[in-house]
Amino acid sequence: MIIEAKDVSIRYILGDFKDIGIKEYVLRKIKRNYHVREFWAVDGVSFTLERGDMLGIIGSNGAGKSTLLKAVTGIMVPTKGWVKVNGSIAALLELASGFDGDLTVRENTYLRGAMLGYTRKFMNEKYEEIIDFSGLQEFQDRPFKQLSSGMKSRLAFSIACLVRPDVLILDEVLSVGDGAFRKKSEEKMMEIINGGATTILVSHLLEQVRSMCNKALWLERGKQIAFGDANELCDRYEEFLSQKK
Ligand SMILES: Nc1ncnc2c1ncn2[C@@H]1O[C@H](COP(=O)(O)OP(=O)(O)OP(=O)(O)O)[C@@H](O)[C@H]1O
Repeated sequence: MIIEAKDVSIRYILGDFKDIGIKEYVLRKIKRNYHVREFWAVDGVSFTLERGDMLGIIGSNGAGKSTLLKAVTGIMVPTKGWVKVNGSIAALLELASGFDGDLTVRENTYLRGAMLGYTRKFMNEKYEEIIDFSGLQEFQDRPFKQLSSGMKSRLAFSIACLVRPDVLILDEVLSVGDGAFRKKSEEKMMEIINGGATTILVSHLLEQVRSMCNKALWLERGKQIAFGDANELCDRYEEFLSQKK
């Protein structure tokens, strides 16, 4: 088993001093008017993935998809439950995060490589391939902040894919690039999956989930509606959407 998630629940605390600011917090404390509210963004989600599985996470806006991914990647510790990941993991969540706008594209590529745990020697071997795939050859020595947001995501995708992780996690990234890059990146992902990696993808494009994923996880308001065969769940989700209209 590559990934096992058991009863994962994640709670956000709303209205604490991080939300309202320290001044408002002190004022409300003095007036005895300070209350926090808890909100379960993910509530009791369980699934398992084997080598080579490709999971599509589907569900309405705010269902908890991105929050769940944060628990899988270890960015957040679940409030309840647990996630076990056996292998190296590369995540593309907030695409531009982890890059330094003032460093060049080349420097950022090495930086991201180091963050993923790869040596400089390994990155030297991979660098040309990464830049070629991203199509950013002309921008190599320009500051990262000069890239368009589509170009930034192309770079992030190229780095994550070409360093060959055991687990690849993608949050809506495939919908960011333009048509040509999307096709190329879908092909690259299929290659990675066929090479045995386990992939998780969050997508609002059901056709993408159908064509690429073998399994799906459907969430609504933090709760798990179902986990199972991708085609079957996409059918059910489509039916749900048509009834909602
Ligand atoms: N840092 C936070 N503090 C409080 N609430 C949050 C925080 N981040 C997300 N939420 C809430 O948690 C819920 C789940 O958010 P999440 O981003 O995981 O949903 P999603 O399924 O990825 O949505 P979308 O499809 O719109 O991207 C939402 O109601 C959101 O408002």
